[in-house]
Amino acid sequence: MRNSGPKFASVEPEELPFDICKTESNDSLTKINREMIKELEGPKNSLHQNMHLRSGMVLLKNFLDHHNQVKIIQKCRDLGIGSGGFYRPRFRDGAKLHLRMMCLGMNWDAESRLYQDERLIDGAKAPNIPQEFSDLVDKAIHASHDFLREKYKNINVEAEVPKMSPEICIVNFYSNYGRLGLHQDRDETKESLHKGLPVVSFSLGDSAEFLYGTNRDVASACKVLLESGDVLIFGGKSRLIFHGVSSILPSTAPKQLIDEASLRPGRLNLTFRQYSPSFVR
Ligand SMILES: O=C(O)CCC(=O)C(=O)O
Ligand SMILES: [Fe+2]
Repeated sequence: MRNSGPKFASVEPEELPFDICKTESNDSLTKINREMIKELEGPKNSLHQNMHLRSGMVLLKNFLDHHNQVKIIQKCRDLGIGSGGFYRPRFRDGAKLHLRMMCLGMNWDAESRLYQDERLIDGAKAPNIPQEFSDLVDKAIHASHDFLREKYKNINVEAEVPKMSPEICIVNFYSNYGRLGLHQDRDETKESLHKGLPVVSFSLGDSAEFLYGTNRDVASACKVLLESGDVLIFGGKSRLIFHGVSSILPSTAPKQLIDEASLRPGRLNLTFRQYSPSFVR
């Protein structure tokens, strides 16, 4: 048996570390531009047209404010260039995913579809989920309950969207050409899936065309636009919904966000999940 090689599969060196932010420093012109953009954009549309897309699936429009979006990007940037940071995962057949990924809390491996403490490509441990991220997930679930209570008189909001304490966060960065095929998120424990503990998804940067449906058929899937600041929740009866990202819409990120957070062209997405129902934060 050959045993002299490295313990972990090799990683193409040019891919690590991957910085989701542009490295050029902001100059004073950027600050002037920021003021101009604020004037041109005018006050942000404060109408939150939240949507109940199907049972267990709620879209909270513009839930993450500008300040939170900047903080999330900066935090993901810092974690993403460190140990356990962004890399380009492969499927079992060797094909690479059209995105960069980093896991927080626990490592999810696209090849084995298992959660592990150390990731297979380099043995790195997953950085912890920042407390601020978990707090925002909590707020988003409460906001979905408020929205549903307002919309329907006698709804059992906890059955519709159960509460969840995130143990895992998969952070994806999509360039303009990024995409993700229709799939189910079903690698958490059976109990977690059975209870319908939701996946909570944050979108930042460029908008995405998001597909969802009851099977893997792209033609019959529903489409919804996910914009920067949107939070999508799918749990309860929609926990095992097929979903994916068919395209990224270039240059659609809020200018002020790009200016302040220096996010590269593309989209950052964070999906939070609870691995096991017995987990208590
Ligand atoms: O980018 C998205 O909106 C979805 C990401 C996703 O489905 C996943 O990471 O499992
Ligand atoms: Fe997913």
